[in-house]
Amino acid sequence: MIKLSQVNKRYPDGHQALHQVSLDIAAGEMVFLTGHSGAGKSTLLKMMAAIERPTSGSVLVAGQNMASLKPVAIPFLRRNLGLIFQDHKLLFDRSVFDNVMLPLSIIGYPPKEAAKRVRAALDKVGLLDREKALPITLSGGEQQRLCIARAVVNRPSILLADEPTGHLDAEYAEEIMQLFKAFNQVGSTVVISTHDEAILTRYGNRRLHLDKGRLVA
Ligand SMILES: Nc1ncnc2c1ncn2[C@@H]1O[C@H](COP(=O)(O)OP(=O)(O)OP(=O)(O)O)[C@@H](O)[C@H]1O
Repeated sequence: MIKLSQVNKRYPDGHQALHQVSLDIAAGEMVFLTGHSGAGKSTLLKMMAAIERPTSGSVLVAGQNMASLKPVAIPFLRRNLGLIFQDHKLLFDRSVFDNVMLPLSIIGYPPKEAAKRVRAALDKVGLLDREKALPITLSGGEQQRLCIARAVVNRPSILLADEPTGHLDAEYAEEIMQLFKAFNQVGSTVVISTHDEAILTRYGNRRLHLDKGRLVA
């Protein structure tokens, strides 16, 4: 489902964030991405989401090569991707409900059914009672949960999450992990970067470990 071959990423300032990374993630797999701060975890996830392009090498996601994907094709690709990144990119002038509705509105989902799905997603992340709130009035952890609801609402086949439990207390972190696991159990491919040893120990999934931009396990 996700296959990287000899991927190098050098940022415009000359910093080489990834060195010759090759990996294969099967459809329906759930894997963890680990490594020290600055190891290249976010960069790797951004390659998979076509947010950043590799300097060389190929990044195949659901059969499409991210390295040569035309900009016009990106919105279509993203329909199959649930993205949970640190810069939430929430719409701060829209309600919690509207933020989660957006991915469904874009694909023209019937409004009544969409509203049901939005509320189910908000319920799963514990934000149902905040549906009318503006994101600015939410705490950091609540904004993170909102971002997760928005990412899962259209049931994407691939979920990419960068430190999704970073700002959450243990109880919510566990609930979010259960949500990802449930997603994975119905067939989604899930890639999660994390530093959280408790989660890594509890969930025995395969780990991809980066060290200074190189994949070492
Ligand atoms: N846009 C950019 N321009 C230049 N260098 C960058 C850019 N983004 C990231 N880097 C650098 O690339 C390296 C890898 O960064 P990245 O954010 O991928 O690491 P990370 O493993 O996700 O770290 P953390 O756990 O702290 O989030 C770091 O040295 C970082 O400073």
